[in-house]
This record gives sequence, C-alpha cells and structure tokens, in this order.
Amino acid sequence: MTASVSLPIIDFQPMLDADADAAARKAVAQQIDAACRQYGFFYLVHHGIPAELQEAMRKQATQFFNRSPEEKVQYSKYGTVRGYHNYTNQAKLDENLQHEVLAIVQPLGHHRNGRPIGDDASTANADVFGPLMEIADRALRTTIEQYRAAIMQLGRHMLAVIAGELGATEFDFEWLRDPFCTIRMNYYPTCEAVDRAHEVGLKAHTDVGMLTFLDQDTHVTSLQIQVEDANGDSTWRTVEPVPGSLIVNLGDMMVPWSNGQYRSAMHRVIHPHKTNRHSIATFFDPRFDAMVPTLKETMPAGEAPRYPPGCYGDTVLGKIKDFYALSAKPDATV
Ligand SMILES: O=C(O)CCC(=O)C(=O)O
Ligand SMILES: [Fe+2]
Repeated sequence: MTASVSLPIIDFQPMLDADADAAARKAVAQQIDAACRQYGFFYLVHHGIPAELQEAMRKQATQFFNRSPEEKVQYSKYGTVRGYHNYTNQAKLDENLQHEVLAIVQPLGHHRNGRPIGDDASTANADVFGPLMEIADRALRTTIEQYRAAIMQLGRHMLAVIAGELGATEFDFEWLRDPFCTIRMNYYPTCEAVDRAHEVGLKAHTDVGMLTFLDQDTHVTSLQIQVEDANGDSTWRTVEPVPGSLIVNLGDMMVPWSNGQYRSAMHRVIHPHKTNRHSIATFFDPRFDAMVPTLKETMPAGEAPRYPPGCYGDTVLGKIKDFYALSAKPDATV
C-alpha cells in the first residue's frame, strides 16, 4: 500500500472576500508560497468556482465517457492530442495505459502573436493546434466554456498572489496575456483483474505550463505524487480526495519563473480499483509562443537567472512526443 501525503488544504476565501483584512490575505499567500516550495501541489478550498458549475462539468464528463465507443470515436478526428483518445491497452505505447481522454485544446490561431502553423518544428504537430474543435453537443460546449472562463480567472488571481509572495510589484505579464488553456477530461476504467493491479492509468509526468487545477472524483484514491522523504530520496505518495477542493499543481514553467524556488512535481495515476474514476484537469498556461522569463525579483542583485528562458509552445510540443513515445515508435499515430 502506498502511503498518502498530507498536502496543505488552503482556504482561498479571504482572497475573494472584499472585506477580509490584510493579515488574513497575507496568511493565505504565505501558505500558498510554502506549498509551492515544498510540494508544488496543494488543495484549494473556497476557490470561488461555483459548485453547480463543477457539478455540471462532472456530469458532462460522465455522460461523455458513458457514450458508446462508436459515438466517442466521432471526437477522435482532431489530431494527436485534441479531442477524444482511448489509450487503454494500446500496444504501440510504451506502457500499458488504462485511460481515456477528451482534450479541449484552445486553437493556436486564437493567439495574436502565435507562430504560424507550418513553421519549422510545429509542422508535424499542426493538427495538435488546428481549428477550434467543434463540439456538436451544445450542453457540453456551453459548460466547458463557462468552466474555462471561471478557471482562467482563478488562474490569473492565483498567479498574482504567488507573484506577490515572490516579491513582484507588477502583475500584468506580457507573456501571460492570452493564456493558453487546455481542459483534459480523464477517465480511468474499472480494473477487473487482480493481476492487473499495477497497471498505469496515466504514467508519471510533470505538467508543462504554469498552474493546473484538478477536480478529481472523491470516491477513490488513485492520484500519486513524488515527494522527497527525510533523506532526500524520491518516493510516491497517494493524494487523497478532499471534497469541495481543487488540487492546484505547478507546471514546469513555474520553475524558471521562480528561479528554481518552486517545484513542478512528478505525478501519475495508478488505478487498481473495481470502480471507474473521472478527473478534470484545467491548465492555465502562458501564451503559446511566449518566452517565459525569470521573475526579476527572484534574482539576487547582480546574478543571472539560473535557467535560460524557455518557449512554452516548444516545450509542449517536445513533451507531447516524449509522453506518448511517438518519436521512439515512428509508426505510431495516436
Ligand atoms: O487524473 C488525475 O488525477 C491526474 C491527471 C493529470 O495529471 C493530467 O491530466 O495531467
Ligand atoms: Fe498532470
């Protein structure tokens, strides 16, 4: 049995309450900063996303994955990442995943300064960021749009709070105008056979961007993160669901931005349960073609940043290839 980790449960209410006093807000900001340093993961409660909207998203996700394989596959024509993909038992992947996804990826054309599709490295991946995925189902689409807007607002707010704790005085970051948003609805099927107990739902990875907001089912524990034990060794720990919370985790871009003060933690899903599981991950990321700098307030006077500035879009494209082991298996088309 994998032991669980006690991640901090942070109450965001003072940040949303106009009457909250400055000390209460400062206390919340400090808890967030500490969690970003120690784990790169925390629970957020009273986050301001309406419960009805969360419920509507979960209902849409459940209904979607309950559809027949023939219906779901209608959503598969959108490319490598976008739309519906069933990774369960696909021999061409390097691990035996048990996982279905509906990924709603924002169109690249949405970005004022987005690099043109067809340009260099992105050519092979043009379908990743093609025209806006049509979602024929109006209820699904409306719910997703409302949820996306609410999470983007929370993302901006959270990043401003974090920037403040890192010492920033300016919050209108050029690279964060037009943030790139992806929503991944994840479905992990029931594991029937005991000897499949260690099969991987979603293999170990870090998220690529800035902040991920994860809504996970509360009836089962399957998410795991890598933490350091007292000896500094990495060890896997389960993340128990906390009803009413969103899990916030930091993506790779937060590391150079904070000059290495924050961590982007490895996580995975192991789902050996006789019940299925849903989760909804919403990614609040930089503009696709943005070079994410190091926040100048994090650099000691006279010192250079510890990391070279990285282009978010290039990082995403590289990671997609690695994640699905596409480069290692050239005949694979996901
Ligand atoms: O299903 C989960 O709990 C994790 C999902 C996740 O890590 C992701 O979609 O990036
Ligand atoms: Fe993730």
